[in-house]
Amino acid sequence: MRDITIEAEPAAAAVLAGDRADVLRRFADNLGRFGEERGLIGPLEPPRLWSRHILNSAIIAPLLRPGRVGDIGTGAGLPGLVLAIIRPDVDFVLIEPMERRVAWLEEQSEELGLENVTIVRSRAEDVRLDLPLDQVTARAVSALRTLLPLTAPLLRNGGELVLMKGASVDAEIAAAEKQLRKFKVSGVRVDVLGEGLLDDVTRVVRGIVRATDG
Ligand SMILES: C[S@@+](CC[C@H](N)C(=O)[O-])C[C@H]1O[C@@H](n2cnc3c(N)ncnc32)[C@H](O)[C@@H]1O
Repeated sequence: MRDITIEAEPAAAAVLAGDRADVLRRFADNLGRFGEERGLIGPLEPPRLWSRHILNSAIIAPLLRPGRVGDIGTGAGLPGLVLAIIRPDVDFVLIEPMERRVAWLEEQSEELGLENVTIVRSRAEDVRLDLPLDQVTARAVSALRTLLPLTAPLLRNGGELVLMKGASVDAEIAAAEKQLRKFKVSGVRVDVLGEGLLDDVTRVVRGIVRATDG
């Protein structure tokens, strides 16, 4: 078996994960060791696993409130499993269509003893949830204008979008003007998180979704 070099844990991990740092470390180690052979991450990712993926996901944890949070297209567990580890006070619904990714999420959730995670194998546009969500997260799933139809309908009236985006976030918002109106997203803003703590900041589009008659 080829040697895999996993990035050393940055000091910010303990700051962001607090008393859940041990569990987060176990997840990072599992993803670094098995992620490539399981087809979850590329070969370039283990040496930048913490800074580019784990902490980039963990930094949004303070934006979540106790309640039901859905993560769309969780893939290897980003950000959904990372957030579920750090925020045991929040219930997470991870929605992911690919069988092998779902198998990974189920295994990890079991191995790490997470009791606040439900995994649903589905595309977001086909999913039927018992209850609407209070907040929805997504990372690297699609451009905002195509992501809104996958995320906004899953929220309760007054629920919040918390969508992780790259440096082109302003252009994505401009291109999504029609969809933002259609799905009644108000108070759209971009939070830039991690300055002074992480090597790379994380940008998050936030907005509240109001039903027509709400
Ligand atoms: C590029 S990966 C990103 C995975 C993870 N969020 C991350 O940041 O590493 C995109 C993920 O979205 C999932 N996906 C694609 N279309 C989807 C849809 N319509 N509904 C839910 N998930 C979807 C894919 O199966 C894949 O796991």
